[in-house]
Amino acid sequence: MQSARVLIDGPSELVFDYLIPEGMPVVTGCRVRIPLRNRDSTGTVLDIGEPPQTSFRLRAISSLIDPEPLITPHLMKLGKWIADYYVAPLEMVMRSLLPESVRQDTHSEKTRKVVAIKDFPDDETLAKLAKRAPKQHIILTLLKSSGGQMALKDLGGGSVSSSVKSLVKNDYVEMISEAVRRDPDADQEFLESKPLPLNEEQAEALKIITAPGQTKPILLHGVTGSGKTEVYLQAVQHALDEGKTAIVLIPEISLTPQTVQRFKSRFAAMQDQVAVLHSHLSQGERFDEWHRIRNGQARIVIGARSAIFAPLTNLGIIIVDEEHENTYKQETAPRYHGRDIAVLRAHFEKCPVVLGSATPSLESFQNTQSGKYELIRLTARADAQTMPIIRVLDMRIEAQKQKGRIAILSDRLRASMEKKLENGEQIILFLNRRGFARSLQCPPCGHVCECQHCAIPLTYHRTEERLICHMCGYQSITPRKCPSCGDEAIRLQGYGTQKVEEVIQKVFPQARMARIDADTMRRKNALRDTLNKFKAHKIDIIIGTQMIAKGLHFPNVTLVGILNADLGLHVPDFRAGERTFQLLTQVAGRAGRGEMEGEVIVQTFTPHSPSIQYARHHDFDGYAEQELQFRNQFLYPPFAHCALLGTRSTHERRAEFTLENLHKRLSKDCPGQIEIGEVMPSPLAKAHGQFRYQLMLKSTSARALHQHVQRTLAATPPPDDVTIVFDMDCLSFF
Ligand SMILES: Nc1ncnc2c1ncn2[C@@H]1O[C@H](COP(=O)(O)OP(=O)(O)OP(=O)(O)O)[C@@H](O)[C@H]1O
Ligand SMILES: [Zn+2]
Ligand SMILES: [Zn+2]
Repeated sequence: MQSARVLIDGPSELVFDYLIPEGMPVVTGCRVRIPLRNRDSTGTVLDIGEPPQTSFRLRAISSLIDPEPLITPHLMKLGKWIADYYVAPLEMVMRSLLPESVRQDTHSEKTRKVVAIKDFPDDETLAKLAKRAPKQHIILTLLKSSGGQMALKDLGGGSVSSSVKSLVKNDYVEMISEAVRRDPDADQEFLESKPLPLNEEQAEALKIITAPGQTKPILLHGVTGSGKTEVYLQAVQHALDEGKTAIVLIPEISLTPQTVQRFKSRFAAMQDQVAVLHSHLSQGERFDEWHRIRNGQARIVIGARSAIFAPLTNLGIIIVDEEHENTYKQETAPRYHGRDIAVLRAHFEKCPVVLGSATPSLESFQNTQSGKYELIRLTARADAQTMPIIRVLDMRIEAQKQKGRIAILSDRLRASMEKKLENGEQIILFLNRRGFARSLQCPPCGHVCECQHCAIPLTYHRTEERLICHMCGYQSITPRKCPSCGDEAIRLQGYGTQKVEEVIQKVFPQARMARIDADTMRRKNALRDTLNKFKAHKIDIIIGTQMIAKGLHFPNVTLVGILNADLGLHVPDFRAGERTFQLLTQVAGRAGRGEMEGEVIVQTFTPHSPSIQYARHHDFDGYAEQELQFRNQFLYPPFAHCALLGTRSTHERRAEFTLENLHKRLSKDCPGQIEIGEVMPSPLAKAHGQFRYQLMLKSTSARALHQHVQRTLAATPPPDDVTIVFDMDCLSFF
């Protein structure tokens, strides 16, 4: 007899062995009911093998919950890998693999009542019915003319129920329960779109992607508007033609009705085979979509990050659109990166994976340089439009002109806005505000206080009145004068979107404007409603954070202003330059998508920083080359792995002590490749009533890093009132 290792549902992470009753088809990934102490419980089978040698008698699995395993063997393997790599409890990973609505027994198929002809009466009886019970007669005729059955609801629901009952009693008809799909897009119609004839570059890309035996990951670097999506569509079609299945990952924010529609329209003829997974599905819809995938009805899955766990079998291709997007990284445990998991899953399933972007992440780009990935390029816009002009404005000069006041609008931007408004064109203004970290910059000369060891801006800590480096812990006093030019105007950066709105309102009192940021967009659908108004040109100017940078297509927008590029540039994050380059390039790709030429104005105190200059010249390669050099020199990703270890507690001292204790233990017997930073308060020192401390870890070996942390954490359980956070390959530093 064999036994199964079962991970019990629930927060306590229990794993027990159970005997598998003779004849019960239990395999890895099955959901089972098991006895646990004196009650019944449920769990997931992790492994199957010989019963372990123990002194006590194993109990047996009571029954199978689902007839076949809900988690495919490949997904099971993926789950175990994630638990190891991201140092996350397996139970937690299982929750990501199997959505709540699918795991819980309580959800089930939605059904409807259907009336079907059973024994149709002869003409004589029919004639009698017509006189005696005309309603029954009508129902029978209706049923006959519509192929023998109709939904009770369509026959009139409650108003006909007594007539239907009589018909059932006489065996003329029967009542059937039929499963109906809760289709999130049921109210939409999709007109089939035909594949476009590909241009030369697109055709070459498709050829490489669909080459027989292509299992090397592919980075598709295509400038904005180069027709990447058309390549995806045809690559998916190719997989389907081979009888296989496909996953398309799209960042949650870009997963708009328009993008989904593009896919649904192309595959309109087989619409039932497209499943869409995103966070706005109801539990019931998610349950249905998931089961349609699992039982093979749906062969194309489009979704955000977690759709990478879609239980498809026979995968033919995985596509990750906008692969550089940070939102692919999950912000709560297990903190996996959807793109990296996509590459791994493709490897397990031996299928091609395409990572597409106009601004590839340096991680993916470096993989093409080292030969791990294939690089394909689309260098021109498919719609033959020109790239918009990017103008860079030196705000040091503005600051002098405006004598110490914070310069929000340069003369150039103001003049340009005036002209666009006169022409009835639309404007987007960005205030790229990230996080809470504040750096020190001198307005007259643009100088930013940086850590000499890490080359990232130092962060101002108000409580200590000090500047601290968030990578290594280096500290310095806050200077009164600019270390570079001696001016006393050096100060903390910062003004918010609200301030900008006030200023713009004063300058352009007639313009209709809306502000888009976390504060104004709390209400459900607020973002969608505002964007719709903008589309209908009921708004002239949108002022927003990077929330609006992605996936926008507004033909009437001819001017995009980046108010203070430095806000995104001088944050204590070695990826700040990369993000600024991405933002500028993506934003530039949004302007001038219609008939009119677009203009982008970038205001900055450091006009010569490489990310701004290379973006201005639409030069990704130049940018990547110098940025990779910097990363290599300071041993940052992609040349090493970074991880953040943090503690959170309502007691500040406990959070600090716990992390200091961990620091001590991590430093003991530490493998040589690992560098351990100092314990420090997080830039976001307190959130949700909890104090936060953190330290950074860096290593050239991912395995050495996560194993060392795993061992140390296992040997050092935290006090009850302290929570540990571990973020492997972290993208955010607080
Ligand atoms: N081969 C083609 N012939 C004609 N038009 C094309 C072709 N391929 C794509 N297009 C059109 O070019 C436009 C841009 O294409 P698409 O949106 O696929 O580009 P993209 O690279 O995905 O853009 P982005 O990076 O902005 O998301 C679309 O209107 C699309 O219909
Ligand atoms: Zn440092
Ligand atoms: Zn200065």
